[in-house]
Amino acid sequence: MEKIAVLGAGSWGTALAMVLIDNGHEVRLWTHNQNHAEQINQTHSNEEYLPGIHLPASLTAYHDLSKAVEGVNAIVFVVPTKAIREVCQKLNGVLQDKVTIIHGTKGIEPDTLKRVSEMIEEELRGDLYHDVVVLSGPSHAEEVSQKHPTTITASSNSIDEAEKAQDLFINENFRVYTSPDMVGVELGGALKNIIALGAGISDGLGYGDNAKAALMTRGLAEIARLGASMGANPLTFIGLSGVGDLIVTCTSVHSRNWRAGNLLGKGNDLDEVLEQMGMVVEGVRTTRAAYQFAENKNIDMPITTGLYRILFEGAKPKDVVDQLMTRMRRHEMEDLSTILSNRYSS
Ligand SMILES: NC(=O)C1=CN([C@@H]2O[C@H](COP(=O)(O)OP(=O)(O)OC[C@H]3O[C@@H](n4cnc5c(N)ncnc54)[C@H](OP(=O)(O)O)[C@@H]3O)[C@@H](O)[C@H]2O)C=CC1
Ligand SMILES: O=C(CO)COP(=O)(O)O
Repeated sequence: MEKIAVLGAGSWGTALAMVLIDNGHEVRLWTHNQNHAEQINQTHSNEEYLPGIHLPASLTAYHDLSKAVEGVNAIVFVVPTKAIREVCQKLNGVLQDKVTIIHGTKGIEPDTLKRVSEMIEEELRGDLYHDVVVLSGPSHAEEVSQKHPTTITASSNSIDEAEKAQDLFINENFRVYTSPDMVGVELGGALKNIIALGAGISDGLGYGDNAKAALMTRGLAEIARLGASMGANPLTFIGLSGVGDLIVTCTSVHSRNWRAGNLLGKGNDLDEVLEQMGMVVEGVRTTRAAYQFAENKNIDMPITTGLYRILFEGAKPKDVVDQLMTRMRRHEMEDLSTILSNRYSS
């Protein structure tokens, strides 16, 4: 049995904490909101973020970060991307011993264009942790908390750390694979949220399955193009953390990104949508980051650019779809064959 602190008591943090409890670990679930910690401990539920799910009595929520991390062997970050740096800074003041660091957060930081593991490495004191591990794949909290079969990938620059995370989480309902391609696994999880916003918009506009399949497939081409330019192995994008997560996020009503896109497609503006959602919609900030990266590096990202124009420049979703459909004609596999030949000829 290991002692583990899960930082972030939203839907994903709570579901991951439940998996760890099922595996016999002692788990402390930390939230920055004192009332929320009290509510979880009193009711053994997290009605705000995971309604209708009964939490194990042994799952204890903490508001005091120093108590939550005292004596732990591992820390799992599951706060939104925008909170990663702040939580690392708080940890620097309270963490005593070296721990395994795992994160389940899916995003890229605008302006710096950093992945979550890079943000952690920049902020957390180097003597406090081993190589960071990312856990990413098709895994809605709502289904994981009901023990529905789920598969996911643990990736790290250190295979030992990835396997440590695999050991902590794997069970008969939650199958964990490992991958050495940390860049690809993190980018797949972050960038699919952009495409899921687009899929929601398409459904909200009343378009059908053809349009959604097109968005997912051409979206995957964009993800692979951007990912390869950031150093990912393009083959990672046909794995669980790539196409797997793209499918689950673009086709499920559980997805916060799909739901936010759906409201946008129905004519709501971004502020109204985010207000209504009440949960983190990572794709919004990641669209800004990916758009900035594509602009800087001159990478062709038509879907991401269209999303950026809808989210931040007030473009009408229907006009953006029309523009995407009337772009200059081209060869379908143009970029994929270039990516692969660049990779394997060098
Ligand atoms: N939900 C899912 O199924 C999955 C989510 N993810 C990823 O996990 C991450 C978290 O998502 P999810 O759990 O859905 O998000 P939620 O919106 O459900 O919860 C976010 C949690 O983070 C807390 N939080 C917000 N800001 C801060 C802060 N500055 N310091 C500390 N805590 C903070 C919130 O607290 P409060 O509201 O009290 O401020 C809340 O408890 C995201 O990156 C998401 O992409 C990955 C896989 C699956
Ligand atoms: O990443 C997820 C499932 O794998 C959850 O996606 P959403 O944040 O869109 O709900």
